[in-house]
Amino acid sequence: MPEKFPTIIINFKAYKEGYGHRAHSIAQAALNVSMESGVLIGIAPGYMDIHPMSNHYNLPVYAQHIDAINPGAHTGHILAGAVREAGATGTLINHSERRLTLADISGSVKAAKEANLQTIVCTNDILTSAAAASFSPDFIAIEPPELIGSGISVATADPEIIENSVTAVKEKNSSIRVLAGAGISTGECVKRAIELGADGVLLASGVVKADDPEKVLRSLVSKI
Ligand SMILES: O=C(CO)COP(=O)(O)O
Repeated sequence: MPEKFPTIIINFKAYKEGYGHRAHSIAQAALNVSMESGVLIGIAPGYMDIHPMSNHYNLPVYAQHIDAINPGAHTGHILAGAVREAGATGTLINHSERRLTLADISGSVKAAKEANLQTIVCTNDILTSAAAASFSPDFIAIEPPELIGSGISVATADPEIIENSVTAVKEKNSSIRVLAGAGISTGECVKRAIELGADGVLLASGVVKADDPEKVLRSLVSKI
């Protein structure tokens, strides 16, 4: 695939529709739509699916979290190098549903970079977006928590948070890509987010819980 960084990333979260056979059909749908549209689509499945997904589908695969640890005596932790070895391209860090301290965000970004993983630091407001830019991740994903899973699009309900996050981030480091997320489910939402300055979108329920994920994915890429 020509591009390195996806425009659309689907977070499978821990939805019952997001693992096993169903995860495979979402990944296949993402691959179909990505190939026909030329829009690079990434997926963030559960840990157990990172290896099979990266083996079977020519898509960038992201972990939903990693821990800020080095290899050694840690039990029940997620090691960046192991995630990379399993085939992941990158990782989310500090998702609203997996919040970290500032020190842990810093440590996780460092661990991910050392393991050659792309970094997507999630933020909940403009100030946090500006602060996260100091870590120079590949992406910052702005997602207002109150709109996550609501079905109400951030691009229409809170356009300022996208615009102002983009400004705050790019002022610090213009090479960081900004994703917008929360309630995104149509091509119109994606178009609006991009018009507001975002480089792409991060979404979950709109695709993962859809009766027909491929139809939703086709809509998402339709206005790019
Ligand atoms: O948290 C999100 C993606 O990481 C957004 O979730 P929804 O797309 O379900 O609102």
